Amino acid sequence: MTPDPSEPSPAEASHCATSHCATPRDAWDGHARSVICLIGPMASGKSTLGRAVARELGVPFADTDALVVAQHGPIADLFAERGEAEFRRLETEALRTALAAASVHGGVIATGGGAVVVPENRELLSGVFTAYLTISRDAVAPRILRDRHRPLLGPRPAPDDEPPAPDAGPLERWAQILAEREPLYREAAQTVVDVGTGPVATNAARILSAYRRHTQATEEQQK
Ligand SMILES: Nc1ncnc2c1ncn2[C@@H]1O[C@H](COP(=O)(O)OP(=O)(O)OP(=O)(O)O)[C@@H](O)[C@H]1O
Ligand SMILES: O=C(O)C1=C[C@@H](O)[C@@H](O)[C@H](O)C1
Ligand SMILES: [Mg+2]
Repeated sequence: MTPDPSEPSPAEASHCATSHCATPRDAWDGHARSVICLIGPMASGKSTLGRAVARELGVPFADTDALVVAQHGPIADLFAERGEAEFRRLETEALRTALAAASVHGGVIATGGGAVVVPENRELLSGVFTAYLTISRDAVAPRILRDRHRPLLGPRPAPDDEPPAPDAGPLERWAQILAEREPLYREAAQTVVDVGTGPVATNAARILSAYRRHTQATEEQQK
């Protein structure tokens, strides 16, 4: 049967479904763009590995935390002065911007550790290949302990009417937050990649293999 030129081809339709094309027909030039989003707990390596994967694929890299910082200043200041809810709003804006750019040029996007707590972000992520990066508490410990800029891992102020609780410490808080978010990470991801051991290049290669397996499986389904 001759394909109807007014309809997107299977490859085009798939590209547009997975890349958030604002104007699918105009943006399509016959080449599928690689779009990969990385989610996972704080310090799992989303930013570091995202940059390495983007370099390997030859596509742009975007980091939603960095986008927010570039436009609005340090994350710790945003949390302290404008509150977490406002940070989440800015994070969603950054994710939308990054996805829109990636739908045209391809791209790898590192999200912030808490992106999955916002339903709108999960909806956005559902349109692209999303990898959940996992890491054990032992493996993440040195990273968390040497780098103290993450506001959610700082001491929690006790509510006014409660006596101060013993400080759980940043690593315990990291583990508690991960336990709360784990189902959301799993729900939002097409694949889970353990990045707790090995150098950056090895973990970047693991993410790329998972992406290529997924792409191949999708293409097989469309045949
Ligand atoms: N494979 C690796 N081996 C050793 N160190 C790593 C590896 N991947 C990342 N790191 C280091 O771990 C730290 C945290 O990594 P990174 O900032 O990429 O995490 P993240 O998931 O983006 O964190 P956040 O959620 O806070 O943005 C950095 O100091 C980075 O250099
Ligand atoms: O896990 C989180 O909620 C966060 C992770 C970081 O990437 C930043 O987005 C911010 O510190 C919040
Ligand atoms: Mg990061």
